[in-house]
Amino acid sequence: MSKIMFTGGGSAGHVTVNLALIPHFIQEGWSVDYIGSEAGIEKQLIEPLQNVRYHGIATGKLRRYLDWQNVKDPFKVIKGAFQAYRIIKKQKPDVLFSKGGFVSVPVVIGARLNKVPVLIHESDLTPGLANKIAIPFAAGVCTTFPETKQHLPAGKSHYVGAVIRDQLKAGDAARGRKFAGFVSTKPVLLIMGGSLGARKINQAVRASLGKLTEKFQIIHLCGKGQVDQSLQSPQYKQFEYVNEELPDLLAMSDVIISRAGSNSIFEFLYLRKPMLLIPLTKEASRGDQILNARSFQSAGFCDVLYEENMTPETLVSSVTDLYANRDKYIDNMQKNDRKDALSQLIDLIKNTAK
Ligand SMILES: CC(=O)N[C@H]1[C@@H](OP(=O)(O)OP(=O)(O)OC[C@H]2O[C@@H](n3ccc(=O)[nH]c3=O)[C@H](O)[C@@H]2O)O[C@H](CO)[C@@H](O)[C@@H]1O
Repeated sequence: MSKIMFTGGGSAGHVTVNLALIPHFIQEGWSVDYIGSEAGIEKQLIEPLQNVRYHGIATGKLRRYLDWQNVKDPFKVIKGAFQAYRIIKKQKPDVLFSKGGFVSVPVVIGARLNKVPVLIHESDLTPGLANKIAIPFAAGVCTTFPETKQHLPAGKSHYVGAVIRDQLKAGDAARGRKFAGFVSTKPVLLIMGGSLGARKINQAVRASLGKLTEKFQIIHLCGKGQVDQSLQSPQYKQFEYVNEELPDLLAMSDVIISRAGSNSIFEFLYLRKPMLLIPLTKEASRGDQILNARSFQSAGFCDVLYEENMTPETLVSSVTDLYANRDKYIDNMQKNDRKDALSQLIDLIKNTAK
């Protein structure tokens, strides 16, 4: 029996591609293992899956800011590397597929030391820190954006496009409205601050709630611990994170306000949803979301509001314009082919397996 191991985590953006791939490998009779952290979102999303063995390891975070955890983390990373090495040695997979995120670094190195071939996936336009460290140990890197090639070693990059989970293609607007208790006569605005939520966006949305709910019924995916019960109303429904309901909620949405994480924006593109993107700033990240957003803006798929320009007023005026011009964005998105990245990616993984 062929064996595949997956890794990736820290935020859902480093897990959802794996979620799209796993059912296909199970269906084809592969044995599936996953190495993630002991308490991260990947554990929550992967451990309940049938026919997947989840292995939790110690992890540290590669932070860009000063934090006392930075002193403790190198020890956790070393512990995690030993754990990953031992799990891989025992399970002997034919291939490791890594979606990145800090948990993946010791797993990729552990695979290489055990002579297991590694294929990496990079969702963003430029490689993240974890993938940058991992790339020398990998046989190949699959990319979502064609532009990523110029940031990768020659001969290692494979442009496959965005991977969209099958469930997202099967959303039903009427089911979404029933779940949210919304009417079909007023437009729906969905707000997603990435998989972890975005405090700044949450604040601006809540400060302009009166204006926004005059025009829209709102679904706000606001992140763990960030629901404000005092504001919950028939026009404003908040959720920390939604899983199986997301396809229906997206299907009923007319326009979207979102961070510019790669997986999310390609999902909205696939579903032809006009989007106002508020990328994570350069201060809070390496600036990858700014590049993602600019690439989408130049293709005419979105409007961009930079966080430094975001006020309750600019938020309302930008989303009002977005809604008024929605047909223009939908037209541009219609011209974009829905490339079948999933089957190409599955073939690449099989070819990488020894
Ligand atoms: C803060 C941070 O480090 N963000 C990064 C992280 O974002 P983040 O984890 O937010 O990643 P993405 O926006 O790429 O993907 C989020 C995924 O979570 C799903 N989802 C989200 C909310 C919800 O309620 N339910 C749900 O299923 C979305 O459909 C999507 O598939 O990884 C992305 C991909 O490498 C990067 O571009 C981001 O810069």
